[in-house]
Amino acid sequence: MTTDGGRGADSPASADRPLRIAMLGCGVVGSEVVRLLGIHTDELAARVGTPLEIAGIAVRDPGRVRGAAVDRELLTTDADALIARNDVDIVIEVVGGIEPARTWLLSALRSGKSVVSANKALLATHGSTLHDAAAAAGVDLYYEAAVAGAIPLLRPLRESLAGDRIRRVLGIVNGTTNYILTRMDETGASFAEALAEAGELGYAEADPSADIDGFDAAAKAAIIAQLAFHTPVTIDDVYREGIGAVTAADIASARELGCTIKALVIAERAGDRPGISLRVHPAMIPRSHPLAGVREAFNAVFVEAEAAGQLMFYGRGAGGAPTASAVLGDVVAVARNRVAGRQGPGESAYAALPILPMGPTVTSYHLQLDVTDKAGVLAAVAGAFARHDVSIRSVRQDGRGDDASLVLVTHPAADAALSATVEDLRVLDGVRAVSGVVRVEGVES
Ligand SMILES: NC(=O)c1ccc[n+]([C@@H]2O[C@H](COP(=O)([O-])OP(=O)(O)OC[C@H]3O[C@@H](n4cnc5c(N)ncnc54)[C@H](O)[C@@H]3O)[C@@H](O)[C@H]2O)c1
Ligand SMILES: N[C@@H](CCO)C(=O)O
Ligand code: NA
Repeated sequence: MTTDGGRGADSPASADRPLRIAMLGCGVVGSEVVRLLGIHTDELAARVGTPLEIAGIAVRDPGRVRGAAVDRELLTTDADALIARNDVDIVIEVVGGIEPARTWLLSALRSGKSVVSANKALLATHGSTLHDAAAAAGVDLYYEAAVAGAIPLLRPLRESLAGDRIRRVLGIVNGTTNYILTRMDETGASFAEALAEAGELGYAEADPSADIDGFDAAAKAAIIAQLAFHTPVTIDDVYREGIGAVTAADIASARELGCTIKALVIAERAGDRPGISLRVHPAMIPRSHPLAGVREAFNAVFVEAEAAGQLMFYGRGAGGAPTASAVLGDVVAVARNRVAGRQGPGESAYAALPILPMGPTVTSYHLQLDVTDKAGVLAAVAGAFARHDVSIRSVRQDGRGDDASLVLVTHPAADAALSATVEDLRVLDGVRAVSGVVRVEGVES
């Protein structure tokens, strides 16, 4: 095999020398990648057909204490020089963020290296540019670890389901927010306590607002939708709400209704016209729903395809070792491709379906009203719903002296009609406060 840095998949590697890996970043995920590469060296060599060796690891601070598996001799602060080395075949990126990761990966791909990344923010923002660079150089760009951690999801979407037509993807794809909601529900932990625990366990992003405010889930939704619907999608196409507004009272109200609150991603074809809707937001789901039992940093994704029917993918969505498993699966795949002189499937975006706005998307709402307990208030509240053609599924009233609390759940309606109803209720005479506005999913209409 040549060590020419410009070699792509049309110049097959032979199995007569090791494939050499440059790793960028060595934090929670990177240090586990190094550990597992060390433990499984012989087996991985047998699976690929040639040994895998680490050529170098680019880090920001070489003095930082890392796991015993990380050979300090391999550390460098010069990522550009490491990527440019002629004896590097594969670049693993576990740094995160847009820059300098984007520039590094473009230069790796352009110089004929195959790339494995765990970086959903980057793939959901510049995925097409990176795919174009990979296609032009005849090399692979794989990123299974970027979505739902250890769970094989992207390869099934990209390969196993390539002969089917996917209608809907629904799931939990952020471990940190699922951990927080689980702890708030099960142990009564505060939001701040649960977030601190998720950080200590290595689940949270470097800036946890990426998790809390839904950016991480929106990036994953974009990557899923691009693969599921063969359509170019970026993070900006995804309607996004985080879990920052979910209160202990909302969780208690959900429990009284036999529900729990989960942060969901929903990507689906529009029922009546070409187009897809993409959203991430907290939602109440019945405790009997299979997603309700997905606890802590586990993720689960339902895929509904025309011929296959419903499929469920479940497993650890975050954490060093689970994520490293997905990274190494991709490393083996791209290494096998290099040995065989071939290239895996690239981007498929031929369908170019329009992305639909949130307004016409059909959802249901749960909401709680503090009202004055006097004649006519309930009728006025019902009138606000009727004005927007929103039908009420259930209402529960509890008296509180001169006041009453109404807990309402609507039937499905256009999201714009539901939010306009809430705005009307906020200024309605006799309504003191509107709270607990949470969408409801997974209930038969
Ligand atoms: N932790 C998880 O559970 C998990 C799961 C799936 C995907 N990911 C993704 O994996 C990537 C890494 O996550 P992590 O949890 O290991 O993060 P981390 O913060 O633990 O590690 C990131 C590493 O990159 C290094 N780094 C940052 N900027 C650098 C620079 N300019 N030059 C050299 N090194 C630099 C940091 O020093 C650190 O060692 C992110 O894209 C993240 O979204 C993480
Ligand atoms: N911060 C992410 C890591 C896994 O992508 C999460 O909590 O899901
Ligand atoms: Na995955």
